[in-house]
Amino acid sequence: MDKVTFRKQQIDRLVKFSKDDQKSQEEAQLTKAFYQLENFQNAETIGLTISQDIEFNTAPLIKAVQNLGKKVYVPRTLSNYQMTFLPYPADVADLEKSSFGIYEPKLIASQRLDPPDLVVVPGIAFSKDGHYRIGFGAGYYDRYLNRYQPHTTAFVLSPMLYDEPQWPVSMLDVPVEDILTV
Ligand SMILES: Nc1nc2c(c(=O)[nH]1)N(C=O)[C@@H](CNc1ccc(C(=O)N[C@@H](CCC(=O)O)C(=O)O)cc1)CN2
Ligand SMILES: Nc1ncnc2c1ncn2[C@@H]1O[C@H](COP(=O)(O)OP(=O)(O)OP(=O)(O)O)[C@@H](O)[C@H]1O
Repeated sequence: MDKVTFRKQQIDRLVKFSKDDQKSQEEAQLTKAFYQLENFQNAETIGLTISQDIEFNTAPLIKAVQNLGKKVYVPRTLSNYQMTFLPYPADVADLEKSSFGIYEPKLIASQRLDPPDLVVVPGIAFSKDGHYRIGFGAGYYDRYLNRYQPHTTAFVLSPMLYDEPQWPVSMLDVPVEDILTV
């Protein structure tokens, strides 16, 4: 199946799952597994996303990771499909909504950190074989991971997991180091 068709089908699946009680159960379970990762325990700075409804809900995790004494960084998109990480602000009023509808921190050059020690990579589907991912389709993470090569992990909810990629994989796709699955 081509990427565009697969992406549409997968987003429909995630919209349905976002209304299922099972979603928050899976999130709690994957969060526990995340804390066990060596790459998490060794990381002082962690790159997380500010999630949308159909994604793994990162809101509780952002607070929990901060309470463990680690610094949370979130992405801000730049021109030419580039991306940078900035500290998650103390006051959510300091976040701005991007044209794609995702909240982003303000760009303060002196606060950029590329890359954080561990980057949690978002996505809408992942493969068990090869740890491939497909996202919303702009290639921000593929470009970032090719350039900076941080440790990576992903929270893979049950409707996101496939044994093998059901979409075409390209040479530019960067596999995720550890995938967390239920
Ligand atoms: N919560 C969250 N934050 C994230 C991501 C994510 O997947 N989840 N990203 C993960 O990358 C980055 C933002 N991703 C984006 C992906 C697509 C488009 C976008 O404008 N898409 C166009 C078509 C793409 C194109 O221009 O070719 C569209 O859908 O109209 C914008 C941002 C950074 N922040
Ligand atoms: N490292 C790269 N350098 C240049 N172009 C790239 C790179 N990685 C991806 N691209 C291009 O970006 C576009 C979108 O990539 P892709 O379909 O892999 O996005 P995605 O992984 O689904 O989305 P995202 O990474 O934003 O979540 C493609 O045209 C792809 O060729």
